[in-house]
Amino acid sequence: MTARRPLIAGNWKMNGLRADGLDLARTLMAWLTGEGAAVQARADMLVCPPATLVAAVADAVAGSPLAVGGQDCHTTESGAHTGDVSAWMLKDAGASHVIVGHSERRTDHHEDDDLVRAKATAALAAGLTPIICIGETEAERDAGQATAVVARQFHGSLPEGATGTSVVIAYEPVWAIGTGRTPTAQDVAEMHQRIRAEARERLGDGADALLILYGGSVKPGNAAELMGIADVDGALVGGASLKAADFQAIASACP
Ligand SMILES: O=C[C@H](O)COP(=O)(O)O
Repeated sequence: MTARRPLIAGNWKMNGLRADGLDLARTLMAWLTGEGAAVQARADMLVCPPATLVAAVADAVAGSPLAVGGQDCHTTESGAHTGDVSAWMLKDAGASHVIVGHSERRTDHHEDDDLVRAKATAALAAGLTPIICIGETEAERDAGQATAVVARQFHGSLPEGATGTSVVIAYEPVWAIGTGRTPTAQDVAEMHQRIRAEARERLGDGADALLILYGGSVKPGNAAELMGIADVDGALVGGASLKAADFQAIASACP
């Protein structure tokens, strides 16, 4: 059984002007190298600012344990794609990770598994770790389709040639994002166990090393329970990652 080092990732979404973003990143960096050193010894922390701040935040925290990621990337390296950002550009800006397939992208920009897989493939080619988001809607859960949907998204979004250490999966039930609602601990445990079983079909024993994050209304008050569930290897945090104290408390809850 491979030991997995948890990852606590903050997705700032479309939030943060330069001064606030830099202040938040510097506060987290100082905490990780000071009061939070014991947390840093057992878990990794990552922030994913909006594209406008990736380079500035990466420069500000360079050399520290705080990692920086993007929130999306294009499928190609460069070209006539107005408004898009390539994985290579994120890498050049100092990112180590990129979120792909977040449900807000799947909904707002009609991204499907094929496109998400192409984005994850581009991320790997650029030397980034893609954090591939999957998760069912409330209607799909109510219809008893949650595990089938998540399994289909997992296989459809996972790039060829992925290994257990080259990608990260984030299970985010859509209905739990930004709502204050979370699945029961048993539901989370069953879904993460199922994802790892699906991963074993594709990655063999490499599935033991795969990080499977939980995302959706993770807060300081529920982090210890969620992070304590078997096969939960960290969190993808939205709203609570915008407050340093809350994000630090969530990271501190890592076993
Ligand atoms: O990427 C993060 C997720 O969408 C969770 O967001 P949330 O913590 O605000 O529910």
